[in-house]
Amino acid sequence: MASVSAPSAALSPHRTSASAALLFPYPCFSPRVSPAPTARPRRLAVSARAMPWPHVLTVAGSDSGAGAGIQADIKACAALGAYCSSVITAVTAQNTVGVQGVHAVPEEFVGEQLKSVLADMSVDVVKTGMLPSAGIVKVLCENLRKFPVKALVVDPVMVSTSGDTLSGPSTLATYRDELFPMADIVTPNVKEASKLLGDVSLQTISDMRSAAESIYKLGPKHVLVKGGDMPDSTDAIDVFFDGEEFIELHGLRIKTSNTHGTGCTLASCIAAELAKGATMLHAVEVAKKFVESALYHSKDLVIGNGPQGPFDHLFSLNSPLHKMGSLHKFNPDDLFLYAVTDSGMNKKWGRSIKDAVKAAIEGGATIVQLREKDTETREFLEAAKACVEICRSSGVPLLINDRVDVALACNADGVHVGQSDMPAWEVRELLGPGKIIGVSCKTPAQAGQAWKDGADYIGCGGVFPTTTKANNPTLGFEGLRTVCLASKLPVVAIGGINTGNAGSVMELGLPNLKGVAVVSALFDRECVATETRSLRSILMNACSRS
Ligand SMILES: Cc1ncc(COP(=O)(O)OP(=O)(O)O)c(N)n1
Ligand SMILES: Cc1nc(C(=O)O)sc1CCOP(=O)(O)O
Ligand SMILES: [Mg+2]
Repeated sequence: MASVSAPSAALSPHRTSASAALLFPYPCFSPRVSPAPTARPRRLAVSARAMPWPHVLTVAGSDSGAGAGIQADIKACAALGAYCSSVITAVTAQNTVGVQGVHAVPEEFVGEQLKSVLADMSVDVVKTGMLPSAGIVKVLCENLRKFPVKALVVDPVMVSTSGDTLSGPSTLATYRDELFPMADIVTPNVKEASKLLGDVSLQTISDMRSAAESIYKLGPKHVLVKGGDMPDSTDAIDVFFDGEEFIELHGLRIKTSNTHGTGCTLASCIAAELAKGATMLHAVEVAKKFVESALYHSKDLVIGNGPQGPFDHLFSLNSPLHKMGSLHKFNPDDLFLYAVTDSGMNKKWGRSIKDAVKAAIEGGATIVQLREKDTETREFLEAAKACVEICRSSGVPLLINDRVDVALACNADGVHVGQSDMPAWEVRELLGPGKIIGVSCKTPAQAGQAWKDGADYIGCGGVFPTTTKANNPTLGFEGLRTVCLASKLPVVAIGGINTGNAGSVMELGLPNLKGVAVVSALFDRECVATETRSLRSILMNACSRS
């Protein structure tokens, strides 16, 4: 390895001009001349408003093509709001074609880097990637014992996605014997899981479960076996195991060749979320969604001439919605006061859809659905476009009932579908991961399916009898309770809800119940804003009581 050279005099921060000093107000120091990084006072007095910054340390290899390895880890953590320091274990020469060369960093110098960061920089979570020798794994374990962290995420990188070997058999044994027992989660793909278990064949979800259980027995607290390499299906299914329960995590299989670095990214996202304080399952779910979204947004990007390109971790910075300052990510609390329009009622009261939506937002609706059953498509689309503008300028998500085509054409925030509409997984394929999908569910089985299909929330009703929807079975509080208890998704209650009974619905204090969806009690009234305002204050009072 070439040794680290000291900064040149021209660039040295110790010789800055007055204006450069303003840009770099804190003295920097060369790693060669700094004192040994034992506990020492912080460089600056910590102000009363000092903010902790979630910190992930990645211990991994450098990818010259910057799609995977250290480079992917830093970008992933940055995208999720965590600081990412890096200990480099190997320098690889690679690109979109494959790995052309690997140059391992000497063990002692990996140790020196680890000590520098761990002794000084309040690391929350360590994430490991390529560990090219048994010696490096051992040095890492020693340092982790000396400088304990909140969590250890181990991505057992053994073979690159292009098929090149990145760590040999002796490393495998050290992984299993020394590193896994310290890990909070291990995240092998099926090829890695098979290698770890002596080349067992993994062909089915049931094989993945057995593999997760066998790896769990090696000592980590959680295992995620990633099924992205399993034979083609519309889903990318991963199996999560916490020692008690297996959870299948379904994701969208994005059709793209820009998948280089997905494993590193997923593990880094898990680490970033853990550093921010998430539970393990939540961290895994967020990470999976992030990778799915990044692949979706990068599917048509072109860089390099090889078969496997990188993807854009910072896609949200480039999204037109972000540039407009209104990137909508689904927030379940938005379900609090869900206004669902009805063309017949608005016509009866002589108002346009647009005016109805404006009034609902003025009164405090937190999400709006256009449910226009008898409006001609062209008229509906025009109205929907106007409503998108109104909602976006108020930061209120706008969903379209049933009509995926209209939602796409007006760039709405999502779609609500029922059991006889297009299945939610097909809606997800058409809308992509960034849009909100709601599904009407009356049973736990339907709620389970909605979750598998990639929905964001469920609408559950009729809580009370309604005249707005014909032949709608009434579930009552008991039916609502059964679905809420079974649901893995946030729930909004619907059906016959009005200012007289909304409080009693929220006071049930049901898990997952985030709010109420209302049609006639808002829109079959003279003043939509007044009704919405009254309902909002009733809901707020009920929530403060329960
Ligand atoms: C929030 C919410 N929940 C349930 C429904 C009902 O949807 P669906 O069963 O598809 O019936 P229609 O609304 O299409 O008649 C909903 N629209 N919104
Ligand atoms: C559209 C809809 N879906 C329901 C369900 O149970 O899934 S009940 C319903 C109608 C709700 O209208 P109102 O607030 O006027 O009762
Ligand atoms: Mg429908």
